[in-house]
Amino acid sequence: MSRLEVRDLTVGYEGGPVLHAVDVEVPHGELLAIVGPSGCGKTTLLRTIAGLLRAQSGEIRIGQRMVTTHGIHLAPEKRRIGWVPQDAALFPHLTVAENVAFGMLAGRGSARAARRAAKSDEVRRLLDLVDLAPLAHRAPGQLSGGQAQRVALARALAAGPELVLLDEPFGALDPMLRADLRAAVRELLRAEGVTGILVTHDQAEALSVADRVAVMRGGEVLQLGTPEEVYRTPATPWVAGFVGDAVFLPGVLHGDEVATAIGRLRAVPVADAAGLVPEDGADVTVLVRPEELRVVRADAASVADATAAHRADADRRADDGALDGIVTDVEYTGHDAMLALALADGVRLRARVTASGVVPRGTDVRVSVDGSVLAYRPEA
Ligand SMILES: Nc1ncnc2c1ncn2[C@@H]1O[C@H](COP(=O)(O)OP(=O)(O)OP(=O)(O)O)[C@@H](O)[C@H]1O
Repeated sequence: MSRLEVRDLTVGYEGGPVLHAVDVEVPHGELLAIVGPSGCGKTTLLRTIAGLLRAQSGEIRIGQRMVTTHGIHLAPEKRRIGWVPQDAALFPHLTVAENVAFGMLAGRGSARAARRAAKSDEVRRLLDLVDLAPLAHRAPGQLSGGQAQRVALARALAAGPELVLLDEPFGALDPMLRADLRAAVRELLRAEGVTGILVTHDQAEALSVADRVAVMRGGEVLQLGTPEEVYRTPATPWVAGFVGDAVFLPGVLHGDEVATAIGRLRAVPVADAAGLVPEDGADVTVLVRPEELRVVRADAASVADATAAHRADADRRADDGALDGIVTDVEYTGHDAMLALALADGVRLRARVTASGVVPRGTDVRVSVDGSVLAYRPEA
């Protein structure tokens, strides 16, 4: 079993600590995606797990083996870790098959040994796995970016690693190829039963491909959870805004409701990192996802008013805080669209609607919030 456990890890360069008491766990066979702004320490964490950097304190355990702890620093080649870098970094003087074979030799090989091993069944199996058997004798210079990344992945898997670290492996690829390759990577890691960590700058990619997502900022892990947890119940407003589109409104908490510029909304208070929950009467920051806003044409609402049943429905919406507004812009993306809205009292919002719910710019609408919202203590 190759579960990864990182405990209380602090790592720095000459300028001082870059990772501060980081905790990360990846269960056996799962893929963890790490996201965070540039410079937050993602690569530093990966390099420390790989043994390329020494930790100042903390522990790293891979499966049953403690590879980093006080006084112990297992050499990178002994950690049974595969590495897939952003630019594939294949050896230009070796063929595709020889590059994969080199990975099998776990860093102890020569070009000559790689040439011999390139003929083995295991190399053939790995090339089949990444769909590149017909290109076995090509030179790296004759491959597309996506093919080179597949070779890098096969090379990383060749040594039978317990853990594969992928550092922005799709960064240089076009969106279609990117989607194909990330699905292939996910499938391959599952098939091989290998635990993985993927660093990516693409939040949507992280949410779609990973079993769990870690959101980092300033050398700390702010939240680690399933994609749904991170998106639906973000630990802080910052996490909410980082992993997806978000509307933030100031409000005041009153019991299980919050008073905001768009009316009183049902609210769930969220504890901050110190465990403090906003108290009754406290100022809060309310999170609304754009898809939680319900937008109805104002003329549809008045047609609805014509029947008693619909009038009751309209009254209920008014109780939920439905407000008058106007659509000021429409960003159409095919399967859905983002509407920019200006409410009568000057508040501006963005609402995501399905393709069938798109209304043209200039349309008068009624806006309400579906369900309850999260209420956070305002961030400093
Ligand atoms: N070799 C180094 N010496 C000194 N400081 C470094 C070194 N490498 C990285 N840093 C600093 O450590 C911090 C974290 O860098 P790191 O590369 O881990 O961030 P990252 O999250 O991977 O960034 P990016 O998304 O831009 O790749 C940054 O402030 C960076 O300037």
